[in-house]
Amino acid sequence: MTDAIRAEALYAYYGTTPAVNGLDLAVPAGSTFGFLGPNGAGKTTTISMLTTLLRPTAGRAEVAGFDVAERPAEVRRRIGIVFQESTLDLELTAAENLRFQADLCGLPRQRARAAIAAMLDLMELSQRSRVPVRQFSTGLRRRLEIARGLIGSPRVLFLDEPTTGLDAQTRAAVWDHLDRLRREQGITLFFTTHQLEEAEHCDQVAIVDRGRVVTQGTPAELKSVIGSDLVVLRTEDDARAADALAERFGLAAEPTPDGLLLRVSDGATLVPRLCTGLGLTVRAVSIAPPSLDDVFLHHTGAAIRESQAGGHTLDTIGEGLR
Ligand SMILES: Nc1ncnc2c1ncn2[C@@H]1O[C@H](COP(=O)(O)OP(=O)(O)OP(=O)(O)O)[C@@H](O)[C@H]1O
Repeated sequence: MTDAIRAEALYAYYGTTPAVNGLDLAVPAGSTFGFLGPNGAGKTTTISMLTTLLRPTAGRAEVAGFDVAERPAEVRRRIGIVFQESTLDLELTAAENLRFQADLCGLPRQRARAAIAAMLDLMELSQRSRVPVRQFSTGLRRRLEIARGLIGSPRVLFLDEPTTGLDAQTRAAVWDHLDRLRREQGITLFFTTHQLEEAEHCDQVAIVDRGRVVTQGTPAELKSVIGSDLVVLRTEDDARAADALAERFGLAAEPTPDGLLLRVSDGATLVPRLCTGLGLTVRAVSIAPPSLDDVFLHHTGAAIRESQAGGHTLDTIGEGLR
């Protein structure tokens, strides 16, 4: 499979500070790719370079087969961008917003008309094409933003936190549309997110920290590297149970409000042994495979939930492309 995006030893400095610090990346064509990282990790700066809004200080990157620094116009012709903040004109109708974008992309009138109709249809907005965007709900606006990012028939769509600020139901609807888009058009979706549930649905995930990719793989691969199940055990006496676990099983237990937390390689095998060999009544037990949150914590030392607010966005860097 060819790569839609490749970056090798990519650097970006703001003054003397590296925001992107030797980043390597390979994004398979046609995949849904999640780019995760704590605040300030360099996600937006990386996307800015990949979308030709910012020139790399060093290293190289290719998008849709073209070098971002040497052939920026070719790259721009093949990408779409959905910014984090809404950039729609609220006074215009849905169709007018798309027509404005089609003009920016330089589409001839007839092709523009066909592209607008197709995108409104794909995002299920055809019925609302003549409605001013001011009357749209947040979820509808997001769908229109995505439709607009698609007007130039991009091969790669960049989405900077596409579902931030949406409720769970709307978020699911936006993802339904994105999945459909990927299925029907074979487009590569590259998005940043703080929502680990969304990253779970990705074909591949890269975790970036301090300007470098610290790990990349399918969600299952990343979790298998952590290699542990989380077992939570509630007994008649958790303090005594913790001692027994250390003495009899050589396991270090961490007290939590829910019981004793154990990280073990194979919870399903261990739990029956614990129930018979602990010498204490087990009141409750649960086994959970590692989550992407655990993976994130393992690689960055921070829980993703701690790193949600603030930060630069593509919007602040991306004035030039609108
Ligand atoms: N325009 C700028 N001028 C100076 N420093 C910047 C600028 N944009 C980003 N930085 C710095 O570069 C580093 C990487 O920032 P970037 O916005 O790329 O991270 P991020 O991973 O997108 O973070 P967030 O999740 O908060 O959006 C941070 O230390 C940030 O403060």
